[in-house]
Amino acid sequence: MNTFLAYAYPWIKAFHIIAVIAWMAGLFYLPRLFVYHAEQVEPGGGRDDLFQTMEMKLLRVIMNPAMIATWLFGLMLVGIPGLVDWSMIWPWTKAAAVLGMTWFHMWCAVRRKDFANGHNVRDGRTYRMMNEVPTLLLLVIVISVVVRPF
Ligand code: HEM
Repeated sequence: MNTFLAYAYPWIKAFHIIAVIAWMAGLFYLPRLFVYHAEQVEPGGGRDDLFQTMEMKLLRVIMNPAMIATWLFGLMLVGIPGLVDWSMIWPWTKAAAVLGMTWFHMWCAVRRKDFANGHNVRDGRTYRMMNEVPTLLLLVIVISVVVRPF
């Protein structure tokens, strides 16, 4: 099994990165939709329905499958012998930031449900600020895994 993973390494890494790009696109866009949904849309009207549909489709069709694929291909990479040196610090900073990214995904999923139930209580400013979270985590992850400064 491990030999197969090592042979398939470039393919697994390619699909890992493709899945990461799709996941990140959603993680950047969904909170932007929340900003405009919170600031520009009255609950119950036609625009509310439109935003709810866009948010639901983005989460279910793009973000959930992309997150699962990122985890699957990432864990396959972890299974390749000798690839990750756990005595270094970078795998741990990456792992912590990836857990943070997964938490942010779940936070967005719960906020989407708030909008769907007409119970959103957060304003546009909150969503604007939360929109910076994936950017900060992305910096930590990519520098950890590519530069490996520690
Ligand atoms: C979800 C859990 C994840 C796991 C278990 C995981 C694990 C890994 C592993 C083991 C590698 C291989 C490193 C190597 O080739 O030596 C890798 C590569 C990479 N990962 Fe992840 N990863 C995950 C999520 C992410 C996320 C969320 C991002 C970006 C936001 C990301 C970005 C990258 C990049 C850019 C590479 C290629 C680095 C390179 O070889 O130059 N990963 N990942």
